Amino acid sequence: MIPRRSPIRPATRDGATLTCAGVSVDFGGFRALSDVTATFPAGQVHAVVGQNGAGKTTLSRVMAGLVTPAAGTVQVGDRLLPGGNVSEARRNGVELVHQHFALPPDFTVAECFELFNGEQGTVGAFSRAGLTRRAADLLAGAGAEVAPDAVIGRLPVETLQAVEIARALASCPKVLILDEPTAVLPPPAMRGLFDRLRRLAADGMCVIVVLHKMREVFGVADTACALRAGRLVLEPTPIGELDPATLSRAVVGDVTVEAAGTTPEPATSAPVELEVRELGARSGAHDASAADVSLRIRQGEIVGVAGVEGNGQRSLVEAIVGVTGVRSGSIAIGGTDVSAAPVRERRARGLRVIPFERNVEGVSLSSALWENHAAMDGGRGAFLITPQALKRRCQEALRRWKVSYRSVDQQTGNLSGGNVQKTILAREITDGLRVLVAAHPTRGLDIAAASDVRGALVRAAEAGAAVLVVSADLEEMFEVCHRVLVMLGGRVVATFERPFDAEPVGAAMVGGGGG
Ligand SMILES: Nc1ncnc2c1ncn2[C@@H]1O[C@H](COP(=O)(O)OP(=O)(O)OP(=O)(O)O)[C@@H](O)[C@H]1O
Repeated sequence: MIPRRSPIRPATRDGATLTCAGVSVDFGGFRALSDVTATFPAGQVHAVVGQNGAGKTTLSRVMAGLVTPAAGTVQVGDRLLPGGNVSEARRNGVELVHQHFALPPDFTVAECFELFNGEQGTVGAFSRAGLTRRAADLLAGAGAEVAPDAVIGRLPVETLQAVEIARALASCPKVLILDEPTAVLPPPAMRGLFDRLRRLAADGMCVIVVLHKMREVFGVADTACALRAGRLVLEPTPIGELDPATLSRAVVGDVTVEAAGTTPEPATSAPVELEVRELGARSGAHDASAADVSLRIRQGEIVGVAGVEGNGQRSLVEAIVGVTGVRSGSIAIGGTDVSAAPVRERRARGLRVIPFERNVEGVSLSSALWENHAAMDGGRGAFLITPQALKRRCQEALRRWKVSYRSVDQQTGNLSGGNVQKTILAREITDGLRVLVAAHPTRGLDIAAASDVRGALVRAAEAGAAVLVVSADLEEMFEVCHRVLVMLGGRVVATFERPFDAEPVGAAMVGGGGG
């Protein structure tokens, strides 16, 4: 951490209005965007909403010059951008903060800024002290509390996001596009982000932000527009003319989104399915070591772990899953000590996992959908395991989870972010499930899919599973959990029971006492 400096506002040039006219995008034979026409005026925050796979990321990438449209144009102010030319988009003031952070892990923050923003013709003229000073100013201006010489790969995810935003602001953009920036943020950091976006818009910038949650849209945006299956079904509309129900309908069509419903209390006599005793474990540089963590989850019970990212949640989850060694204490599944058991054995006992980083730990993006499914499913219980049988199983599971895909042979990396998450859920939430460890299970999912997942967690518990949910979304945890533990500095510092109150939970998350 660096000491707090007086924030230096980045010298934003005047913002500019961004206009898309008749934008269509094809991926092979698939039309991801169809004839999208929308105007995003300068000086406002514009929310872009839509279901998983609706085309939000694709539209963001077209606007930033990363995807060449098959038809249509993007205009910034009175300048027409050449399609698919990222340098020209940048030169004309368009910056994109990606859904998945793209900074090189071995670089320092200051080095990343220069890598992405080095001004033309000045190569060789930088001193390291100059770089550091410039980076410190940019970070302070973006409200990011991180040292310029911090190494990217060692930063927690929410700090990474602040660095990405500072990087994007370094070139004084006229248009800032953020693709799902809230997916990784705990509530206090999200409020900070929203304040920052509102200030940038007040300074004249055109801010376009992809969001899923209605309360976020109504918390930050001046206008909202909605995409459905690649078409703009609601043009950017002043937020005062909308309400959450109308906007949700635009997103999902006439489908009703059901609440997960209250999870029934498990019988007090229900056996303990997952028991962690005085656990000590260390996952890596991003996370505090789990220290002396004890928890018991009975069959039919859903327990949440709240906490600011990096406070030992990952160490706890990875120790239960078996990818991080247990240093002290023990872990038992269904009464059997598995502290030293390999991952495979834990899975055979009914342990299923929704990992923290879907693209790294959950799937191989370069593999076919059916291969990722089979890698963990392995044709459980099938009489004859053939590729055809595995593909069929994959097809059935993906259909059940309403994954939007074209063929089980397609590369997983070609799915939208939310659909990748759904493929993991389809593989993990299955019949043999006894203990489910779910890290951010609804991260990046649209409202309908997120509600399906919450419903699936409740149903898994009703069917007798023990469920551990790690989430930054307190409302979501309060909806489905029986108990919520708060982790801070690797320890469980507070436990809360129904009925939940966000204030003491939030206070415990930042070390302000607890229940
Ligand atoms: N490189 C690609 N090759 C093939 N298809 C792609 C590619 N990128 C995106 N698609 C497809 O285009 C559609 C739109 O994807 P996009 O990522 O824009 O959706 P999204 O609205 O951002 O979804 P999410 O909320 O899940 O992030 C999806 O069906 C996706 O599978």
